[in-house]
Amino acid sequence: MRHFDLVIIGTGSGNSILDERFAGWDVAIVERGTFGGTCLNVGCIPTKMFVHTADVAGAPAASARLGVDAELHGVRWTDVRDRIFGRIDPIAEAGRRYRAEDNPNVTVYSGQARFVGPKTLDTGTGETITADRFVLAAGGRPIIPEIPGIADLDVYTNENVMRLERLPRRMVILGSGFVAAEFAHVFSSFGVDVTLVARYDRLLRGEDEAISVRFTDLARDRWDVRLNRKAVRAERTDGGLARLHLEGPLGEDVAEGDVLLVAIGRRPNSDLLDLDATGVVTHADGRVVVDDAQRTSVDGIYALGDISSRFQLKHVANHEARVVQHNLLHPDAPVGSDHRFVPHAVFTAPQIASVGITEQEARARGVKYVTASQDYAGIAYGWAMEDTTGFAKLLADPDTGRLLGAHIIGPQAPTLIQPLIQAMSFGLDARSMARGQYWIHPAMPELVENALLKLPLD
Ligand SMILES: Cc1cc2nc3c(=O)[nH]c(=O)nc-3n(C[C@H](O)[C@H](O)[C@H](O)COP(=O)(O)OP(=O)(O)OC[C@H]3O[C@@H](n4cnc5c(N)ncnc54)[C@H](O)[C@@H]3O)c2cc1C
Ligand SMILES: NC(=O)c1ccc[n+]([C@@H]2O[C@H](COP(=O)([O-])OP(=O)(O)OC[C@H]3O[C@@H](n4cnc5c(N)ncnc54)[C@H](O)[C@@H]3O)[C@@H](O)[C@H]2O)c1
Repeated sequence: MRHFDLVIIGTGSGNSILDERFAGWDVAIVERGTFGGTCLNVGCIPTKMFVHTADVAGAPAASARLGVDAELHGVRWTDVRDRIFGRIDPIAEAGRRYRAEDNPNVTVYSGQARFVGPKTLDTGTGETITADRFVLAAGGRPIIPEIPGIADLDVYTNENVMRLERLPRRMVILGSGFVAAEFAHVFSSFGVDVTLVARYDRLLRGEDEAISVRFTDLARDRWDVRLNRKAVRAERTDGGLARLHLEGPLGEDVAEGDVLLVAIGRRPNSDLLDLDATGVVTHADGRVVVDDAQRTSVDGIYALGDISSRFQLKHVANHEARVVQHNLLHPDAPVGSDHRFVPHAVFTAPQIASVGITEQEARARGVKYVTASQDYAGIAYGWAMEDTTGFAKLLADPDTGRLLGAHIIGPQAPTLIQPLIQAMSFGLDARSMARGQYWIHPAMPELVENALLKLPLD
């Protein structure tokens, strides 16, 4: 049995650990799918390439209110799709080739790994290996609901919906989180009629309530949004459509489309790894238990990213990979992950970005706070865009003036929020942030400046 210094399972953020400092280590990488993982192949990167294209496709419809009469003549789906994957697929393949052919100290196994004993791994290729250290970076996968009849349908997820042969006329999206909001924007901008099925009374319920309510209102103008619905049965109609039977407070109804996209969350891939065989402990939801240094319950076995994190975000997986990298190289001087101010953005329309606690969390936790909001409509650049729906909302500690949370819905929200993330990360108080620097006039960050100035702080 071949023995390695280090085995990395999964080539998303796990693949970024190896650099020249590991040149003297004998390393194995095991990957069951496409090199590069979720973000590169079926997540962040292609979705945002589609989102930008959707924003462009949606621009003519939005320009009339500015007095510009533009027209969308069509979206060439196969050209869009092939442009996007024509860029991504070679990156994934180059990444694989680099590790397999250009790194003499690295052995790549293309198989689904699982533990068969303490620090003993069946690579899924017919070869079983052992190692002193392991990194579990096997990510997660979409959850498919157990709805009677769903097995009779071609169910789409983020893993295949971006490679459709042609644009459907109608799409049903089950779910109301990040993936649902982003794909609803993409496909509806391309001319697809979207029906969105949500379990509760609001979309994006994890956001600050004011943002979630605003987004739900705007989504209802744009898509056929079915709130408070439970999907109880699925079937394929005689005409070949996917049909979901729904139940809600107002009775039963159905949602039909040429394509059913399921976007109800992701589960960690820990179950594929038979972790019991090596003694690694998981939480009830399947996430691998780690301490702040990303160490699992077994000495020498680390975990990072979606398989262990409560944040399923690429910037978090990358941060944790850097922590694991350091701790592999310096086990006697380990560092911890910093999860204090983890931001996220939803690249839908309008865009949404958030960091820190929401107002409902502040209330639930009994945190003392003051809050202020600023509409885009109240700043000069908002006038230029004729924006009537976007706003920034801040929460701050009345005693220290430090920001507790920031939530933005509107154009460029993921960019506008960055100085607020910086302020929170470095402990800058709201007053100093607002008054201690110039804000370019009349640029969009005036939204942030004005929201800061409105906070009722001494
Ligand atoms: C549609 C979508 C859009 C997203 N957009 C964003 C975004 O805009 N911004 C953001 O921050 N995050 C986004 N995310 C989340 C982000 O993609 C993930 O948080 C991130 O990719 C997790 O990285 P990871 O390294 O933990 O896992 P992954 O990148 O999933 O890598 C895990 C790898 O392990 C492999 N693997 C699994 N099991 C085994 C096994 N038993 N043996 C061998 N190999 C195995 C898998 O094939 C995979 O390649 C998005 C996710 C989705 C689904
Ligand atoms: N821009 C980004 O950073 C980005 C984009 C996409 C995905 N992601 C990451 O990927 C993760 C997964 O995304 P997601 O949208 O699949 O999950 P999610 O957790 O964001 O949302 C899942 C939604 O599905 C609903 N749901 C759960 N079970 C259901 C059921 N049986 N029937 C109907 N609805 C149900 C939930 O109420 C929730 O609204 C996200 O949490 C996020 O961390 C990030």
